[in-house]
Amino acid sequence: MASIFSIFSIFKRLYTAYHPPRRESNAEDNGNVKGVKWGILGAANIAPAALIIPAKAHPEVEVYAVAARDLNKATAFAKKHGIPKAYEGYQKLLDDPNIEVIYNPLPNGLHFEWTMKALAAGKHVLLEKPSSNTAEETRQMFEFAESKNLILLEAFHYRFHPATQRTKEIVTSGELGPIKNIKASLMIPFNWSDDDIRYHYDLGGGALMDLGCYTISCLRYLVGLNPSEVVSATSELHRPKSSSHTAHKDKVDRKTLAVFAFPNDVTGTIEVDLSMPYRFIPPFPRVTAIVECESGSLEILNFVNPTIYHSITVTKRDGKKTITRTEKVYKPSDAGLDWKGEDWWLTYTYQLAAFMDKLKGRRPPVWVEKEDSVANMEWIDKVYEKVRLSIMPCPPTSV
Ligand SMILES: NC(=O)C1=CN([C@@H]2O[C@H](COP(=O)(O)OP(=O)(O)OC[C@H]3O[C@@H](n4cnc5c(N)ncnc54)[C@H](OP(=O)(O)O)[C@@H]3O)[C@@H](O)[C@H]2O)C=CC1
Ligand SMILES: O=C1OC[C@@H](O)[C@H](O)[C@H]1O
Repeated sequence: MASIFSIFSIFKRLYTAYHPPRRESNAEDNGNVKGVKWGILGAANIAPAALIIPAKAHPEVEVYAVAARDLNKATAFAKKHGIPKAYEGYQKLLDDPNIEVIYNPLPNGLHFEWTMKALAAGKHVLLEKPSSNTAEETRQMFEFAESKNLILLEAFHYRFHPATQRTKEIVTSGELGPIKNIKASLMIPFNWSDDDIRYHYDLGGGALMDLGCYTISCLRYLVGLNPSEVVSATSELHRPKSSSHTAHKDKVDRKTLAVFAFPNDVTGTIEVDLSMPYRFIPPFPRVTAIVECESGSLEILNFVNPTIYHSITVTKRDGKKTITRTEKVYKPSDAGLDWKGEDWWLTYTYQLAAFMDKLKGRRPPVWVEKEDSVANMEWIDKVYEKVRLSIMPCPPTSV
């Protein structure tokens, strides 16, 4: 009975997450909320979940325009999602003076070029992860944003969810003692096509870029420090299914395993796989962070998308006794946090709320700082150096 109830509550939560109640409109808007105008670069697959749906519930956000390389694609996307304007070509959208904020979900290899162009056009930017191809590019983007007094945020949405905050709180509270070992896994059995951006070297593909950025971010966040060294790193390369894709053969990693040393004798491991191999039945995705401490351990299941489902299992050793408890934090009040939020809020809903807080001069409860984004790319670079895949290519830096 309990499990039927929990399956029902998962469905209800997910249904509401993707069909959120409309924001309140006010009289002067005539029923149409007129908020800060956002523009989307590319009719990207992730845009509905990461921005368009959360925006429906945010009283200060209007998704106003989308640009695609092809006008028909932009128009169809705009129509499907109720977006008033469609542009052919990204620069036209950046030239629209009505737009204040840009969402950049382009392939990783284009993040730098188009974020720099968006900033040059005076727009704030919500930028998909990983922020660019290299730490150097990331540093340049943030310095440029600072010089223009514009907001730039790398979209590490998982950080904004209260389950992530509760996990961090348990780890830092001291209840389990100092951290000894941490492992973050993000392994998915997806059958991406050979054409997917994730397998294009020139577009900044690879498992470490796509998934490793989350796991490295998670390790650094929970340890609260940057690693001191990449101890070892190995990758399995993507083998295209079709012989017409030889251009991408042996260029990007499908899977990477890396071990880091952190200060204070802490070790950290990441394992990422874009396409876990299987014969007939796909394996269950592995999306966990496990923290082993001196007097116990914590495991968060599904640290990336906790709204869907998650559990935080805490095991405490006390002499010969072992006590285990499981926590679930679907809304801020479950963790005693005095924030806005509902159990159906996606990680992206919290992220958008934080972005708008920053834009409106309020204090967001969580933020991903420049130094954090730069350091994350630094450690991605270092893992690639260790596995001897050259780091991702840099597009031209001039704008
Ligand atoms: N936060 C999250 O949970 C997630 C984040 N992401 C991140 O978002 C970004 C986009 O991912 P996703 O939505 O899956 O990507 P898509 O495959 O949907 O590609 C995004 C857009 O890239 C544009 N594009 C521009 N140049 C090229 C090119 N040469 N080849 C292919 N596409 C091109 C396309 O725009 P056009 O419409 O103009 O053709 C396309 O709409 C990545 O950085 C990824 O890491 C991805 C998934 C989840
Ligand atoms: O959240 C995610 O899950 C699947 C990935 O391939 C994607 O890019 C990532 O952001």
